[in-house]
Amino acid sequence: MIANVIVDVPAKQTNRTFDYIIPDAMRGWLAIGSRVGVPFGPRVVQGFVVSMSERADVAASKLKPIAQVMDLVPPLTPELVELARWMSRTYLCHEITALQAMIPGALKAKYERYVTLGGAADEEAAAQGFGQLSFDNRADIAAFVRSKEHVPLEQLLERFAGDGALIQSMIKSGELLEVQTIKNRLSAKKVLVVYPPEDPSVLEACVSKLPAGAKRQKEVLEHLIRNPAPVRLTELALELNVGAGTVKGLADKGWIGLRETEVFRDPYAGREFKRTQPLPFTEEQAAVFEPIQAALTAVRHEVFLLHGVTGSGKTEVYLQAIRQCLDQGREAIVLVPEISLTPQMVERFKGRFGSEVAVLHSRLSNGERYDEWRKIALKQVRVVIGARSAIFAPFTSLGLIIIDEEHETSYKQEDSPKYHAREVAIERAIRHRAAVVLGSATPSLESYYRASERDDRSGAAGRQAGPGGSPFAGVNAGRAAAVAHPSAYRLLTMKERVQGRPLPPVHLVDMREELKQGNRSMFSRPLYKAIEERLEKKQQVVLFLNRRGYSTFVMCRECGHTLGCPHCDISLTYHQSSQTVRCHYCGYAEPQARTCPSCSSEHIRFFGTGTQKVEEELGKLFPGIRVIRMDVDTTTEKGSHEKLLTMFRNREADVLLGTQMVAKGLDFPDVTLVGVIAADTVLNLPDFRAGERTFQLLTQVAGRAGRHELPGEVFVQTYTPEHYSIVTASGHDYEAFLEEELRMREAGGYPPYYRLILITISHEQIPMLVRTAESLVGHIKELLLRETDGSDDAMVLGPVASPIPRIKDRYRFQCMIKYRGDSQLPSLIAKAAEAFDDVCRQHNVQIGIDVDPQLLM
Ligand SMILES: Nc1ncnc2c1ncn2[C@@H]1O[C@H](COP(=O)(O)OP(=O)(O)OP(=O)(O)O)[C@@H](O)[C@H]1O
Ligand SMILES: [Zn+2]
Ligand SMILES: [Zn+2]
Repeated sequence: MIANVIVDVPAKQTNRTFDYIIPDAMRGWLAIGSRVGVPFGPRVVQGFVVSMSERADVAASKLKPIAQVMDLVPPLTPELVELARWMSRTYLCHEITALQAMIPGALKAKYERYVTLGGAADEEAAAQGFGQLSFDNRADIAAFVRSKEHVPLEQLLERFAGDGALIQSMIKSGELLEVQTIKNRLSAKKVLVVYPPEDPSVLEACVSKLPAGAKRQKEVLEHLIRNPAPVRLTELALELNVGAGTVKGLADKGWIGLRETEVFRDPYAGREFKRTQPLPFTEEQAAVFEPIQAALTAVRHEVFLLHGVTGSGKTEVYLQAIRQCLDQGREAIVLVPEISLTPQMVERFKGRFGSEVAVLHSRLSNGERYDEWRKIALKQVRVVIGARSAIFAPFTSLGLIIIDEEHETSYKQEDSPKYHAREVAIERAIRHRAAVVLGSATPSLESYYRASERDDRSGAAGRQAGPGGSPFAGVNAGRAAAVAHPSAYRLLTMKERVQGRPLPPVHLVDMREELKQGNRSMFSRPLYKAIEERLEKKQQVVLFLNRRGYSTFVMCRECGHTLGCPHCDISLTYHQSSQTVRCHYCGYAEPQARTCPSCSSEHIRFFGTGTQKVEEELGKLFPGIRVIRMDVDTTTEKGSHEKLLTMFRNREADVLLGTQMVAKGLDFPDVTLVGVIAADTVLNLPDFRAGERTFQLLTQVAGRAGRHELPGEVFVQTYTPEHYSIVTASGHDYEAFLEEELRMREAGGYPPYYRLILITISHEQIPMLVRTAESLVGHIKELLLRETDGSDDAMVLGPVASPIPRIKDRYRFQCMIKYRGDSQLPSLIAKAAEAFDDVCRQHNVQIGIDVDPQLLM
């Protein structure tokens, strides 16, 4: 048998399988999805077995055997291997890149180089034996390596520091051999566990055999007779105050077992989760649950879009759907945006399903994440809740995938593989005949559109988009729907909050008016009064500041000079805690200057309304106010996020002030006021989704108020109170927003009417960049012309400078392709780009392709 292996060398030439012989010893347990080490040129590299075949494409004599198998249980399933192939086609990435994205970081290969004695060493030693004077450490090095059998290269270089050149020449001459192997970055944590015999009474006989002086050992045995459960050696030693040697002595006699045993690093160890029971559904919950249940029962693939206002009880629907799925003996994945994956969220799932739940998110240590993942692989859990990459949980009988806050941009990965978790979820669900529930109070336009297509077809009240002044004249709504995906979603709606609690009234405050009235503070008078009132009543306030696009840049008041990153065309951001200015794109940092580097004036200040500044102003306006600030600066430390939220819940603060982090999913009973400091910051970004993002954020953040007995109220400060995103968000009117936004999208030729591909080209020098960009785009245009006969089904825009024209010392150009109908287009574009592979390699040009981009930077 031959194993077909994808090797860990991400390059175009290696983006295919290579054949290897399966050694006899591996036959039977090597499987599709196994991670292996294989000889590749002079090295051993990691790879994944993606298929097996009877015979190879090349002559058997040329084949090499697999060198090592990395895991007892293959980390990937055949389904995931197939999914990787789909990802590589869909997102135009190397298959190995997709495979690597599916396994935890701890399993990423760590290559270790060893040195052993080579065949030439003996001759050399013999030659030296003939009294030849040796002026170097050659003999010592050989002896050292011989004594160790094999030595990590670093260790050898450390031991014989200064002999690097000599060691190199010994490798060249064959005296030493360099060998490469693969190790995991991290391994399972093992501890020594004491195993008393199955029948502990046999230990009584042992006690009598002990010499009279062995008091300690006697104590241990007697303890084990009374407590016959396996116990960690360290725990036992601590409890009885004996040395580990005492216990080991008993194991040496063969009376008790002492074995290395794997343990799981459990981030939630020792935490009690209060068990919760299913709540009786509200009418709306019952209505949306019914079709989900039906699909589960029938083991039928179907995608549901659950559009439920904030506080309508979507989570309870998820929980009961999961219960149903588990009762059928199947497994469930719940995706939640990283920042909403709060302890509160985890608690709701652990509370219902206890130890059946594994949690995966980036705040776990590498080891913890690996162990949570192993629980899934070893089938010790059946529910996983996690951020984007949890979609790759190696379950084998998936019944249900839930994506909460499905509109969130964080579901799209910005690095290769540039996948969207929602699409990957649907792809997996099709293979498992599983149900998918996409939940949101503000569904993405793409999803909502896909759900309404189904309405149109079934004759229900469908929305009709007018042709308007579209540049694609003659494209009517029906025609535009040609972007249609093969399967439409089923729309489920919940319009009411649980227990008839009202959605909070939203007051728009026109900040231009405030300025006219002489108020130059960042707090309008109505918001000021509302905060004052809450402080008096001892209720809590959430203040939201959208940081994106509102950077705290540093500017000189004398000459207008702004501090920019020396490597990127973007202004540096001021960080108070470390007194530094930093670049958010490349990580560059420098101490905050006291004088202007351009004119030496001392009037250099940071600008913009950062959270730190809001905090300061709150302190000035309301002396004694207790503020918890939650932003990237205050949540870097592990567990800090959780700590801050717990403090707020325990009423140790009056105000929770923060960025996006406070907008999502939080549920605090005493919050009766939500204030949005500036609603329009996102609106000014050069992004066609600016309106959608604004609507989503305002709706989410408003949804934090009045979720329990106390009624809530929301104040939104804005400079553009007439903008449709802000108006419709204040009226909690998703449909009205949708209608307006769809009109804009159709007019602009944007999703959901057209799909996008963003090509970014970068180089250190502008002339080379322009040349390559223009010839690449010219090539693409030609190709498209040939393929589409010049219809308006595809358009190529650009090349133009990217919104951020330089990052990490590389200049950037972009080209946008808008298309509809033809799903073959991405591969066509990939082919066009491939023609530039040689140019790219020779001149160090980079071409990045993003299918369905979420960010246009
Ligand atoms: N059937 C029910 N009976 C009583 N209370 C319920 C019921 N369903 C949900 N709740 C409660 O209503 C509150 C809001 O529910 P939940 O958090 O699930 O809403 P949601 O739609 O997920 O909200 P959001 O999108 O704002 O996060 C919670 O405190 C929840 O415990
Ligand atoms: Zn930078
Ligand atoms: Zn200056």
